Amino acid sequence: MTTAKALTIAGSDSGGGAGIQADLKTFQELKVYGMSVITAITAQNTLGVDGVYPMMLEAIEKQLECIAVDLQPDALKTGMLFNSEIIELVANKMEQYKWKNLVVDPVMIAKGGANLLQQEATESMKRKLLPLATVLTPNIPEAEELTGISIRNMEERKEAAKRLSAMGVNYVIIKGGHGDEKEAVDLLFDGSHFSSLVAERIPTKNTHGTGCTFSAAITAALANGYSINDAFQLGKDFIHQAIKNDLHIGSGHGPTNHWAYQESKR
Ligand SMILES: Nc1ncnc2c1ncn2[C@@H]1O[C@H](COP(=O)(O)OP(=O)(O)O)[C@@H](O)[C@H]1O
Ligand SMILES: Cc1ncc(COP(=O)(O)O)c(N)n1
Repeated sequence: MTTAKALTIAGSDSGGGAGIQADLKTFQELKVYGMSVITAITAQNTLGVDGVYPMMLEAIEKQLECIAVDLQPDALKTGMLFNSEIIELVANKMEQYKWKNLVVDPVMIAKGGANLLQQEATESMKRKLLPLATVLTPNIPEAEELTGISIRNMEERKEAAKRLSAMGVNYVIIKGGHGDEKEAVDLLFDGSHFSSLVAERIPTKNTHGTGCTFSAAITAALANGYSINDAFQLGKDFIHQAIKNDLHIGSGHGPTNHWAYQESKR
């Protein structure tokens, strides 16, 4: 039996709901061996981010090298990359190691408002990382920032997806958590066709780490050899169960429930 391996390159969330912690929990639930390269340590909980400590470039490079010489990932994702130096290092290493199946979650601002990507790093993300991405999973504000379009309706969401696709991404998924529709609608663009997945919008404030968890489930699915459509469906089902069965942990924006998807199958 071969075991699929997935890598997350992201920031640590001391509160356990987002970042590296959400990614590894998701990989584990989906029976994928999880590995991590930590780009930054954040001191945060459900109330917000209290400190951001980027790692030295050398430490990030060493983590990547250790994985490359011994543990070839079947798929990988990026989350919080924080600055343009880290983005460029990760992109250069991706090219050097010829890693396939890259999911880029362009994490910019935490739900509580803290900056997880420096403003001037958006250009490096567009220029260096997006051309390497198999899947890009922006939320609506991130899609606006990357394209410069303001997104008020589905037509503008489609236009943003086309522009992101033109930056070299194979599949763009614009997530609808921040949309104003009654349902949570996620839009997939494959370079020529649009499709969407729609789920009931759950009334909850416990959505800390939803984007991380969704993109990690897609990464795990790609590591297991799923098609993009099946990976999209799994990501949507996984996050839906995780939000619906939230754990009521902490007094702010609580985390999702990473074991709910597997429990729903029993
Ligand atoms: N209240 C909700 N009910 C159901 N699904 C949601 C809800 N909020 C977010 N989602 C889903 O969670 C995933 C992450 O969405 P989003 O909140 O847009 O991303 P981010 O966490 O990056 O801001 C998407 O699949 C989205 O549709
Ligand atoms: C280390 C880290 N990475 C990412 C997020 C984004 O979280 P969300 O998915 O709630 O926007 C976060 N709050 N912290």
